[in-house]
Amino acid sequence: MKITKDLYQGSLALLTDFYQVTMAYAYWKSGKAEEEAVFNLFFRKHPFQGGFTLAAGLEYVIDYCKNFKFGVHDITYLKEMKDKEGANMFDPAFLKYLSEMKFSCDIDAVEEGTVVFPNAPMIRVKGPLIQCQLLETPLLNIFNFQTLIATKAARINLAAQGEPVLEFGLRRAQGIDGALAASRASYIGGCTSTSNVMAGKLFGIPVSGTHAHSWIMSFETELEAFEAYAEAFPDNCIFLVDTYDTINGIKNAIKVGNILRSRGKEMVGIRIDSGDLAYFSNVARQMLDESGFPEAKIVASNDLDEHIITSLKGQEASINVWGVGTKLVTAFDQPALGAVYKLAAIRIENGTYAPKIKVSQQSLKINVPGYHNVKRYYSKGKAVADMIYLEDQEIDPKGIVIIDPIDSTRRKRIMPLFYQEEILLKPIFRNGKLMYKSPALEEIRKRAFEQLETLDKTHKRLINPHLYPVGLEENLHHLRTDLVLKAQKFDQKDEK
Ligand SMILES: Nc1ncnc2c1ncn2[C@@H]1O[C@H](COP(=O)(O)OP(=O)(O)OP(=O)(O)O)[C@@H](O)[C@H]1O
Ligand SMILES: O=P(O)(O)OC[C@H]1O[C@H](OP(=O)(O)OP(=O)(O)O)[C@H](O)[C@@H]1O
Ligand SMILES: O=C(O)c1cccnc1
Ligand SMILES: [Mg+2]
Repeated sequence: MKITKDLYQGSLALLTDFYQVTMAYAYWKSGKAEEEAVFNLFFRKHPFQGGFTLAAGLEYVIDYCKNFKFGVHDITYLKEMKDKEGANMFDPAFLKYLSEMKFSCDIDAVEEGTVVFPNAPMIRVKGPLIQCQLLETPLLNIFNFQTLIATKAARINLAAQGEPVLEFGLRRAQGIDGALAASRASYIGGCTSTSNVMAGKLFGIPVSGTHAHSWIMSFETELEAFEAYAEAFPDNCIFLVDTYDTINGIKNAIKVGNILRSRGKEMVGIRIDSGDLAYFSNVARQMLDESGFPEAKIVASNDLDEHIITSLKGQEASINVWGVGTKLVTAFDQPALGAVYKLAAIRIENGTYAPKIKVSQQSLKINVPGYHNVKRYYSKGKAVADMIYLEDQEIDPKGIVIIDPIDSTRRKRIMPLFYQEEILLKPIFRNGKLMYKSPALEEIRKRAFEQLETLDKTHKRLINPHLYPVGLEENLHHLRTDLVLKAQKFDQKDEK
């Protein structure tokens, strides 16, 4: 996969916040650049007030890291940067160091299409401090958006209860790249197709569509427009019936459906894009059935989202296919996921990792320190809990306690012996070398579907979902608590 080569002059190394570059320079200057660090990427709260999040974006991350190199144009740009006094911002020796820098990190990550929960890392980056730091912004940019949209798509598809959801978002998406990434993430989240032809070409997503009101309006009558469309696409006719009068539109669709049938063809269905979608879909269903078109599909569109779809289902609307654009690809009710990327450990002389903590007044914002991983326990195919644990920690198969990272009184006892387990962070890069073969998009979509199946329906409720247990393994909990207390004592001494 290539991300637009021409616009970015073959390099995305500067797709980062300026402070990452200034920190990189300062790390280099203070001799810390090559110290080994561990960073984790995670989020603190599910989007859309939901009970699950669906990870997406790893393939972009892999592409970004594989091509991570400061190109000639990048170095020239940095070389010309001046400080307030007009002096060069960066030492030429640093720029030479940057131009020779090769991506050499270890990356472990959850696979795309994995259901994920707050506070557990989705990506772990271990490597030279300077590289880990430079990766913060692009990794967040990629993962935050694609994970957000995959999650929104999953919610919309859950609401559609297995009926096809066509993604129609391109015209309202956040720019060109946003649109492409959104189409990909929507497909992972369960959408059946995209209207974005370029996403079809680049990612192999099925493309599909109907026609617009302009097609109808370009003819003298709606009937002529339907007839002409049927001439052009006798096997793929979905007639948009609401340009002038929806009931009359349905009658015209039936007329052309009969013409098609006399030629041995079948109309696929109709689309309704305005008005009361429950009422008109039910009227349309009855008219189509009574006219001998019980198989004709009814597509609905118009500012749909998971809540309107749920409401329409509750009203027993006769809708078979859902066209969803704006509210899906813009993640309308929550435009950002808010995942963060935090330093968790620094390797020290004896080869072990010194855990790092960021203390905060809000316990929600205190990170999980150390070099850790995540294990998911399954019972009879259902996910029961996620445990965050230190990599070198032995786990007693007979019984462990996991402790909620925000509220330590919330605990869960687990007997690993009785469960199947999956380590969620999979090796992606080792010393900069790619170890992982990205699955085909189709496989990722399948994984997303299967992962959602492992989740109890109470966690998938659109509002007020039941909380899925994610906890720290006991020793990690104690390590974290000790670090927080130590850091606070240190603060108190300072104040005196
Ligand atoms: N039966 C229904 N129950 C709940 N929501 C509905 C129902 N029918 C339509 N909606 C939703 O209500 C909103 C109606 O949008 P709007 O007020 O723009 O009306 P409209 O019929 O689309 O008007 P226009 O003719 O300008 O397109 C849309 O989000 C649509 O999905
Ligand atoms: O509503 P969305 O979920 O974004 O789905 C895509 C919308 O785009 C098209 O019309 P457009 O919105 O361009 O014009 P219209 O609202 O006048 O139909 C289509 O008819 C849908 O209504
Ligand atoms: O194919 C369609 O019906 C379509 C495509 C994009 C936006 N709205 C509708
Ligand atoms: Mg619209």
